[in-house]
Amino acid sequence: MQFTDELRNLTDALFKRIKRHPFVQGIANESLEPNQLIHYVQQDYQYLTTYVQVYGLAMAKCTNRDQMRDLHARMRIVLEEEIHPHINFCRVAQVDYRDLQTGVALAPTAHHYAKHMLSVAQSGSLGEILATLLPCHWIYIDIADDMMSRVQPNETHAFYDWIRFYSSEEMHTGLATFRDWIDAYTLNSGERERDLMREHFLTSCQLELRFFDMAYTLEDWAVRGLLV
Ligand SMILES: Cc1ncc(C[n+]2csc(CCO)c2C)c(N)n1
Repeated sequence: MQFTDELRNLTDALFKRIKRHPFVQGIANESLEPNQLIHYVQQDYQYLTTYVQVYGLAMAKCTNRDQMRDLHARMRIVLEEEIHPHINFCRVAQVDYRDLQTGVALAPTAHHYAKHMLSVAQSGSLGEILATLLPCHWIYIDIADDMMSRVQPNETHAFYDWIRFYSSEEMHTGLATFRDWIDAYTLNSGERERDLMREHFLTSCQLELRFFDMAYTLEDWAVRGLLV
């Protein structure tokens, strides 16, 4: 069994919980409220900014140019293409995407997730960073594939673009090559590093579930408006 198969088995209960989460179900059955979509996009825009910064910190730990080229292509996808699912949410919520990109404080869960990724990126190995970033790819593809087969949406579905984007060929290839990289990497890492990789992967999976909860419940700090 490859290392990433082991990670997937370890977190199977979380993957199942995420697919049943009301925010995810709300995408499938088109029942999300505008406020929930807006909160998600406001937080996810900042999350993706951190994600690109973490790729940058991983870049500094690459040992050859092929790895750098791979990360460079991944950064481009987040910066230039991952706006499409956000635009889909904004269209349904009837808001301008630009209005959601500034002036919003990170909600507690998005704050936690960003600090988790940055902390691993700053003090962990390349393998630890890759393991921290992997759930983000894997979970969205898993969700979107599940919706594609269960809902079989067409263009009239409110979240057709979102579902199609995350279940696309490009996303699948991106996940497969990311897994291959991690599997090859762990052939040369020790048990201590692999333990840390498991731990970071698990934490990111937990935070993926909480991120949907944050959007669904409009999670915010107890006293609002102090942080921006
Ligand atoms: C909280 C959160 N988790 C995962 C994704 C999805 N995602 C972000 S980067 C990436 C890799 C491909 O660009 C994928 C699939 C998201 N948007 N927000």
